[in-house]
Amino acid sequence: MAESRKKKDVPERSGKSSKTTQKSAAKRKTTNSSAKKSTRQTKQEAAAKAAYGAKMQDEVMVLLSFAVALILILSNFNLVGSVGKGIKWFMFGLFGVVEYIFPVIMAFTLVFMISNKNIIAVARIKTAAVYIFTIILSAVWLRIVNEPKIADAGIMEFFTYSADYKSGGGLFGGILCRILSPMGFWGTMVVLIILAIICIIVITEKSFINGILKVKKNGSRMMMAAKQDYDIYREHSNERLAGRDMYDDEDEETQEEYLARRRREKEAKLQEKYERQEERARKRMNKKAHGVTLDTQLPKKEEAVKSVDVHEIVPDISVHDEYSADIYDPGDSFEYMQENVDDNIEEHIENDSYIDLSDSSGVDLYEDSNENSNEDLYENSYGNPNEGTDTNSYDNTYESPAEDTDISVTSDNRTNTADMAESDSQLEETEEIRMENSVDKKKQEYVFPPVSLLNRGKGTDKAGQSRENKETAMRLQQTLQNFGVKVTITDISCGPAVTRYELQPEQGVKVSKIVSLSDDIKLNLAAADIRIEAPIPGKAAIGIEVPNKEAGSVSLRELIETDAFKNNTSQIAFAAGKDIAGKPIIADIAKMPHLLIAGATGSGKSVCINTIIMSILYRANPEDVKLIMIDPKVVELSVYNGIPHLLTPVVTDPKKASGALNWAVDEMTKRYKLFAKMAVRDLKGYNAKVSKIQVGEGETPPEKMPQIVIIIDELADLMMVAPGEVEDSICRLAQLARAAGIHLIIATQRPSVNVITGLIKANVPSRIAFSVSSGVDSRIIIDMNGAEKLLGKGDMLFFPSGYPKPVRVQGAFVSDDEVGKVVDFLKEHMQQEVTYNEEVTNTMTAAAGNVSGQDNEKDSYFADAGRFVIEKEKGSIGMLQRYYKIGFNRAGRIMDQLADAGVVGPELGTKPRKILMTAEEFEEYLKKNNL
Ligand SMILES: Nc1ncnc2c1ncn2[C@@H]1O[C@H](COP(=O)(O)OP(=O)(O)OP(=O)(O)O)[C@@H](O)[C@H]1O
Repeated sequence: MAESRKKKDVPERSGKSSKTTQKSAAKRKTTNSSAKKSTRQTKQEAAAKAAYGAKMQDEVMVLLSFAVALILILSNFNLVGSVGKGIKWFMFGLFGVVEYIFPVIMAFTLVFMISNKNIIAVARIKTAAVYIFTIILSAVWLRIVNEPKIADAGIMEFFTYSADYKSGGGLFGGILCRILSPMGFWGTMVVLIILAIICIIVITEKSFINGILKVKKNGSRMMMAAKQDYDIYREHSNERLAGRDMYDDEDEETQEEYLARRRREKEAKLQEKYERQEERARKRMNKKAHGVTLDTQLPKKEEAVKSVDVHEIVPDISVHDEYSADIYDPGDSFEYMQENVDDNIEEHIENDSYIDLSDSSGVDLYEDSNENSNEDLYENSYGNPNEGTDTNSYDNTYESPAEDTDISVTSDNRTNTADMAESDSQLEETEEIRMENSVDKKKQEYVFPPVSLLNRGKGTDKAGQSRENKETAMRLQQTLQNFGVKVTITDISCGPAVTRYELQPEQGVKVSKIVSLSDDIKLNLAAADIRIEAPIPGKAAIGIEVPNKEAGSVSLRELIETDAFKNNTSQIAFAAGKDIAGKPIIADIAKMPHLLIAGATGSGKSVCINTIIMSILYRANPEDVKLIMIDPKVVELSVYNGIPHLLTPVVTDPKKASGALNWAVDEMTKRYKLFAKMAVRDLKGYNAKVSKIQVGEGETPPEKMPQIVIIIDELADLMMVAPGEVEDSICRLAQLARAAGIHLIIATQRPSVNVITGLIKANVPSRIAFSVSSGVDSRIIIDMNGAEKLLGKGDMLFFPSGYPKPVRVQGAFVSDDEVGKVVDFLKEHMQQEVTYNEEVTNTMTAAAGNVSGQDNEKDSYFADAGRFVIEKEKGSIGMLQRYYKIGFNRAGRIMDQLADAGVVGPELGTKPRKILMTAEEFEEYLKKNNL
């Protein structure tokens, strides 16, 4: 029993004891943690106390060092009584003449050491270097004056001499000179100077040799480096004063490493800054080169308004204008080939002459000249004359070959499936037709129109304009000053219709403040409208564009006569106009590769299209460039009927127009197939290959393919007639036609979203915005405000793809008269009647029939679509849309026609229609109906 009680007791006791143990453990834990807490607190308090103590100590030390330095300085001037005299005697004895500056040095080093306590090791070394430098100075002085005589004097004599006569180099200088005395005067001097340089290097931590090189390269860099060192130390002292110990977190980093790291960081930042500046400078293409002066700083603030020294830009058209030539791709070597001009074009333009038909056999003359010029061109740009005998100076860098292959072969499977369904025989047929054409058609010699057919621009009164500009600049500055915004006019660029004043606001002025003052500026300048570019891209300035009192215009002739136009190697480059600085802007459609022109009525769209067409007529042979003109307005482009560049007469019927676009899509597909067959990637490659093909006698080589430019003057009209199809065709062309050498130029008056749809916008990257009525319209065209501020009459925002911001350009002007004269000239000089491409005409007629007579006639896809739905056993409109890349309306119509023919059943809601015919029955139906 006793045993069992004992046993019971044991667990009870053990239970109790375990509880007690837990409690005590808990207690101990609490005590421990509270003890820890209190220790932490005590530590923190102690640290705070130590920090406070150190701070106080530092302050006392600073004050003391100043006091000592002050006493030393005053002693030098005998202002501290007998004690001062004693100090002066002693200090001169030690340092000689350097004692005059020694107190300052001493005060400086003491403060320096105190404020750099965290890097005391470095600070000590630097301080020592400063003192050694001081002693070297005394030695140099002693060596120069040699008083007392270094070779004879005893060591203490240096001390007493300097102390008594307040001259010489003192004890330290004397010792140094005595050590070096065996080396003579020059030897001693060299050693002393080298030692001094070493001290400077240690103090500044700058390499002497690199320093010299850098100074040579950029004098300001040394200044920056010194500033940088100063910044580092200042940061250190600031951090220390703020009570932060930077080494807390960087235990492993030594002081030297820390310094080195900070220096590296600073240097990297500096480097970045320089690179940015260089890049900016490069981007601006250095306006100074074209006559801009920046020397317009105002001498005195008060007189600033009265004496603005402004300079007007005088465009120097004799200088080759890299800027405009290079507007899309600054690195493009093609653009810089000034010497490699297409001889043909240059000759015609420069001499106002054209090929003398009387002494040429036409074909030969043309071929020779073309070949030569282009061979040169390629030889110079690629170093391989054999590779480029293509008459199309097509830019070969803007499109990646790999991309193009992808586009044609892989990215559009549907197209290819559909297209590849056409047999190879069809392809051969096409080729045969091409060859036949080439045999039938005798090559016509194209006679370039002379520039004398165009009018010269009216000259502007430059002196009057410059005076006016200066007055406006003063008024502008005064206006801004009245609103408390101080600016400096740094530049004035006088364009044909607009003048841009470049302002540099004072530090602390917000750009938005100037922008918000636009109405006040307008009021004070009595300007119709102003546009503020804030900031000007790549410049530390704000541009205020004010319309000129007399709006000047830019004639097409003056642009055609510029080097920039003549030297451009593209056949489809056009003279867009002049920018705000008066520089000609020459753009290449091939690079765009499609262009959208939009603006309100009367803003200058038609004139712009005319300048594009005229530029092409002045540059390109009809064999190299073909045009399709679509003009639903009827009156704008009809004048061009009869020129040899046209593939088909100017299309005025919107229904036919959609057919013309369909033809272009087919042509594009055919071209891609031919490219694939010839294993080339684009039109340029194809033409190059074709020109190299060697054929036997009697055989005719395949013809080169021309670039095709499709011009639509009023997209809105087309979109009204067949929105789906037109949009489909435009998008297909815009997506894929670049490599095939087909380019679109689309103009529209109504930039509403149902005309310029998102799809069209996405696929036509280059834009020209003429004046529009609202910011909303401007945003539809160029995705930003700005076009609503334009003045009309050819004032445009030119925004080609690849350009970061639109450029304000005054468009070139060509009158209907001039156009008429050029067209008449071309017609007169044609050797035979113009032959239009029948294929285009047929497709257009068919399309017109489809749209108008859709109730009676079957769609051109009817037979294919019937076979396709039977094969797929599914009658779905969506499937037809996708497969043939056609709009919903057209696919719906085809499905209705199939239903009428009994191929498919009636609609079943969202489900596909049932197929009611077999393939054989359908073929029979087609035969019966002659389809
Ligand atoms: N670059 C220019 N320089 C000078 N004047 C111009 C320029 N462009 C257009 N104009 C003037 O503006 C007028 C209207 O131009 P244009 O016919 O091209 O406008 P539009 O935008 O095509 O108008 P719409 O859409 O109504 O046809 C021209 O008759 C001409 O006087």
